[in-house]
Amino acid sequence: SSSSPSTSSSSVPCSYGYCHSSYPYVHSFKPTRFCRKVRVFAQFKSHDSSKSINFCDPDWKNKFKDDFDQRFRLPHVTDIFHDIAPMPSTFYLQTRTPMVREFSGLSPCKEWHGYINDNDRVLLKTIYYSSPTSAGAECIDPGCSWVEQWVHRAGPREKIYFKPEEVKAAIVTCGGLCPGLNDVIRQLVITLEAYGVKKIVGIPFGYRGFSDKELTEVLLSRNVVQNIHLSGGSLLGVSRGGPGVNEIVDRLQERGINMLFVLGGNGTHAGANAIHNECCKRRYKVSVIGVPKTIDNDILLLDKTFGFDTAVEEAQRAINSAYIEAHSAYHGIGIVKLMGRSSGFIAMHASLASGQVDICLIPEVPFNVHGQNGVLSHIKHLIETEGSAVICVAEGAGQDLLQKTNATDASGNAVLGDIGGYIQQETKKYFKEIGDHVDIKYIDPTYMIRACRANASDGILCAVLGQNAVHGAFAGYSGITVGTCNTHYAYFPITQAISHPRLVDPNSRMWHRCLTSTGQPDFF
Ligand SMILES: Nc1ncnc2c1ncn2[C@@H]1O[C@H](COP(=O)(O)OP(=O)(O)O)[C@@H](O)[C@H]1O
Ligand SMILES: O=P(O)(O)OC[C@H]1O[C@](O)(COP(=O)(O)O)[C@@H](O)[C@@H]1O
Ligand SMILES: [Mg+2]
Repeated sequence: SSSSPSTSSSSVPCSYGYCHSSYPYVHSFKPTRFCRKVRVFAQFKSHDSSKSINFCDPDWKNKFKDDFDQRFRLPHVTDIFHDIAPMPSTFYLQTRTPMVREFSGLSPCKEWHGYINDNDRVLLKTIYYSSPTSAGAECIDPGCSWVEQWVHRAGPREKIYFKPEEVKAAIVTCGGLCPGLNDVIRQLVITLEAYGVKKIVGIPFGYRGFSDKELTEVLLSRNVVQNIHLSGGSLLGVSRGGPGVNEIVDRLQERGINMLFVLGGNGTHAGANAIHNECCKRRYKVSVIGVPKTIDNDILLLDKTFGFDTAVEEAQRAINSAYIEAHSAYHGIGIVKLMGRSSGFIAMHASLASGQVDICLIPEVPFNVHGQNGVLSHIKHLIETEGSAVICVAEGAGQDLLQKTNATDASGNAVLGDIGGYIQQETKKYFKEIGDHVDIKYIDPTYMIRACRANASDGILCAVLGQNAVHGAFAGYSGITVGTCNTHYAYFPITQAISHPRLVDPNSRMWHRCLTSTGQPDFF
């Protein structure tokens, strides 16, 4: 765009080369005299990871944008069924908007429906980084040029591709628990009914509910779901593992399910996308819509996933208990382990929110426990200077320090070693060896955090996501997921949201803020 700050750096790319640091999201640059092809950075990778952009091509931005638009195009039922004629939406807002609104050139009420135009877009990246060395800079090219990246705005459309009376909608919740699951189920049901859908069922215990003959569908209606958001967990139950894609699609066909709402994380979405692809292959008209669920907050592109806010709030309480225990004991040390398999978002945000953490350890930032610059010598320093220490560690942190088991859960996720327990044991040994008294309390609140009901902010997020999931299905999209992007609501192709788990960027302002708050040094 001519009004964007793009032009200032458009001539820079050819004067820079680049080098990758060992961390996949951090890209440092060093000047070279050579113009060269640069690999597309992790966040912008297309399906072909070897694809590269020639930044010396004067047209590279347009080519990048075309590629981006292609990757973020939403799969639609008309991709397979070319002849489906859309019909006017049965979701109607006008009667709920009694205020007469003065639009220039429009006669009020007659022409306003509150629908989203298919061409509405949301801007994915809103910061203009003037330099690749700016904290947290996410650059496409070595000069960190501004390139607009637009994603599709979520919401109700004027035309729909399913007749409500022909819809049988199913809802399934997979993976681990997460605050807000019931809130999303509730809004899905309420919105489906608002379109006029009569057949709504829940699949019990995740994907397993498609294969286990003893598990029968749960009939859902507004009456059934009215108060379910008042408690945590999932009305439908959750599970890991389960049947293969073919078996799931067989069941969809047998049961006549033509809208499937899948609540889950990276694994669940991989499954949802495989179901979508298999339905396309069989020419079975289904809309498969994901709603990202994970307290770990490890889904790409989204501001945050539902349940994360609640998890941080609850985690703070555990940190506060650890702080009180540590401060009330002579040479007290409090250790809190929080969830986060590969991403340290909960630990980072809870540490920052509590203001009571001296050391925050996350999977993305390697650390030593022993040695001069290790965690233990900093704990010793804290005991000597402050009289106590509080450590917050994400479950996936420091796995290189623990013995590998190679064990996996039913979904294929690696079973992690207990880093909190390890730090507790090593701290005990260390202070025994140097002859100092310490009083260590280890708190693992993980399942208490996950089982909570959603707080108000997550409740609102769940409501919007649930409603938008239904709007997306009626709009005819399939193989998509919903989320917030710069506080606006958007649809994404599942493939783009799950290409890899989202990680804390150690070069981000948020991690730097956390370090400023804890005052911890580097541990290596
Ligand atoms: N790559 C995959 N393809 C298809 N299904 C998957 C894949 N990974 C996981 N699943 C299925 O998705 C469900 C949830 O996965 P899991 O990793 O446990 O939780 P989450 O979705 O929260 O990451 C499980 O039933 C699992 O079998
Ligand atoms: O004990 P479970 O059910 O396997 O859950 C543990 C996992 O749940 C999580 O909190 C979230 O994982 P999912 O997003 O896959 O549900 C992980 O951080 C953690 O490793
Ligand atoms: Mg997972």
